[in-house]
Amino acid sequence: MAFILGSGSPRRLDLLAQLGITPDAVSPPEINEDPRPGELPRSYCARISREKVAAVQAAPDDIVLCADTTVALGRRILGKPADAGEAAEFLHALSGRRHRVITAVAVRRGDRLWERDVVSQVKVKRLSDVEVNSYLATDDWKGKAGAYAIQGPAGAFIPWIAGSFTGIVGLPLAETAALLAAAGHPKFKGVA
Ligand SMILES: Cc1cn([C@H]2C[C@H](O)[C@@H](COP(=O)(O)OP(=O)(O)OP(=O)(O)O)O2)c(=O)[nH]c1=O
Repeated sequence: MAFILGSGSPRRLDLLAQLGITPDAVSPPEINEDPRPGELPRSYCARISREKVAAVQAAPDDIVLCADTTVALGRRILGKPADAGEAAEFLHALSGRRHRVITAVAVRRGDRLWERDVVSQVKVKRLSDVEVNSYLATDDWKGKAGAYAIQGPAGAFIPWIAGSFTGIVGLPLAETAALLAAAGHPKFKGVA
């Protein structure tokens, strides 16, 4: 049995390390992450994590873990911003409002699949143009769904959350541990 992390996200590697798990291999899948017309954020997020885990090459006994983090403003999906202009648009849209951050986790072993999604709520304070511009200058928004990362300088913009902090960062640890135990990861022997 090898444990394969199907993710190029350094956050997910760090969060797994918090559980005391180091993957035997890291193998980020290449899939099309475009939402389908009219697709709602939660079903989109679950579909993408499932497609990611299906796209990773593995032996029948290997355990593969993938996840997807989606920022949802109402029915709108805010993906990773293409450039600073789009990041500014996202941050202004999030300013002074609550939104949801969904992280779906999928674990596969052979043709068996275990999945969970975790929905958290995040409140962003009202942001001035100066705050948005100084955050954009940090480049911390790059590669982050919704154009921010709560674990970075944007933490200063977030007075309140409800849900899973690790889920917002990219991998909800309680649910991930439960999925890995169900799939028979040796770290959780005797737990499931
Ligand atoms: C909202 C939020 C997102 N993010 C990150 C987590 C994810 O890495 C990223 C969302 O993109 P994802 O598509 O979930 O993941 P990824 O492309 O980084 O990695 P891979 O598909 O290979 O697993 O945004 C934070 O780090 N902090 C936050 O507060």
